[in-house]
Amino acid sequence: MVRYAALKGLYDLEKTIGSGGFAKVKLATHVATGEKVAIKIMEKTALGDDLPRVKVEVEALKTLLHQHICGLYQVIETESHYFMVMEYCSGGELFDHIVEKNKLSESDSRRFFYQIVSAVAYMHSLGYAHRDLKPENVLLDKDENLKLIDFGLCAKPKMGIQAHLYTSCGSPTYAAPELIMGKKYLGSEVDIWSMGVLLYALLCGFLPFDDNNLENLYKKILSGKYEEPYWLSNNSKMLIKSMLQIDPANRITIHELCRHPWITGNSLKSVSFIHRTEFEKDDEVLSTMSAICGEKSIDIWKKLVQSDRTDYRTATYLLLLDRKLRGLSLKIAPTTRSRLKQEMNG
Ligand SMILES: Cn1cc(Br)cc1C(=O)Nc1[nH]nc2c1CN(C(=O)N[C@H](CN1CCCC1)c1ccccc1)C21CC1
Repeated sequence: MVRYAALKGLYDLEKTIGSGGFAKVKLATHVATGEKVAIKIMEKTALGDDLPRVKVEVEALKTLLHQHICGLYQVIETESHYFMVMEYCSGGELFDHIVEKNKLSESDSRRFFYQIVSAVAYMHSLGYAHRDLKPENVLLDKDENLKLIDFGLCAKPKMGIQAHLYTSCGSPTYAAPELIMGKKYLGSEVDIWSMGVLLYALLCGFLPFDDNNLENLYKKILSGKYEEPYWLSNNSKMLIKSMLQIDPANRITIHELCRHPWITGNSLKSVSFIHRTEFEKDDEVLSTMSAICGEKSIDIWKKLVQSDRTDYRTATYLLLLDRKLRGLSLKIAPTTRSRLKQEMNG
């Protein structure tokens, strides 16, 4: 087991749960609270010119606080590595869940898709586009609730979500026609297309456009033609059709999606999300922390609000808050008191 000095006493690393190009993700335990976390470990030399993606992802995750966006607790940077300490989703990838079930019923698909729409509508309302929405980037937590991950390609155009983007990115299979054509595009519109592909995958158990040969894949996407299996209801077909429109101007908007009867289940209540970008202050959690590090609760809160929200204090506060919201006791391992004190008063 490789020891990372930067994590010593703060996080106990366990098994590797994912490894991609320039990073790997390991399961770990936040020592002070005993809570499980997932740590994305990136070697700076391996990152190369992908280095800016780490900053993009960290800045986005510091702002985006939503129950269906995988939360960032802490960022640790050493001269050789970045460590992103994030929410652990023990249900694995939505992709594997669909494969396992072959396909999902319309009601199961609706439950999952509602959560994706809520997260994406929230992101768009804050000017962020994900640009890489795909089943591999949607994880399940232990209650089978969805969590969006991989914001390394997300965009927050300076001129707002309605500003055009040009970078061609993401995976072709889920990419909108205008994006693979290298045209200028709107992040909001390409996210709608990718969500259409996601909804299709949920309901059908396979992808609308798929081909091992990239040229053929492009042709299929640009044709906008896909199979409609017999089991799809007319409402499902119409919703998918409204999202997989080749011309982005004809595509349903996120606002229309939030009140679409297929999603709201004919209730007039449109998809909801809370515009949260600040932590909620919890006095019980603050007093638990103050008992450890001897600081007054109000001073801990002041430091939290003024911090860049990626330090151990923030991680401990958020993980204690998670525990409280799950009805667990707010205990802190006594062995870590001095380490916690050192980290928090540092
Ligand atoms: C697959 N799996 C099975 C179980 Br059980 C738990 C998991 C799991 O991955 N859980 C989990 N919780 N929190 C995370 C993860 C994975 N994970 C990830 O960020 N996973 C992504 C997965 N991407 C999908 C397409 C390309 C890479 C990743 C990024 C870089 C390197 C490796 C993996 C986080 C940290 C946010």
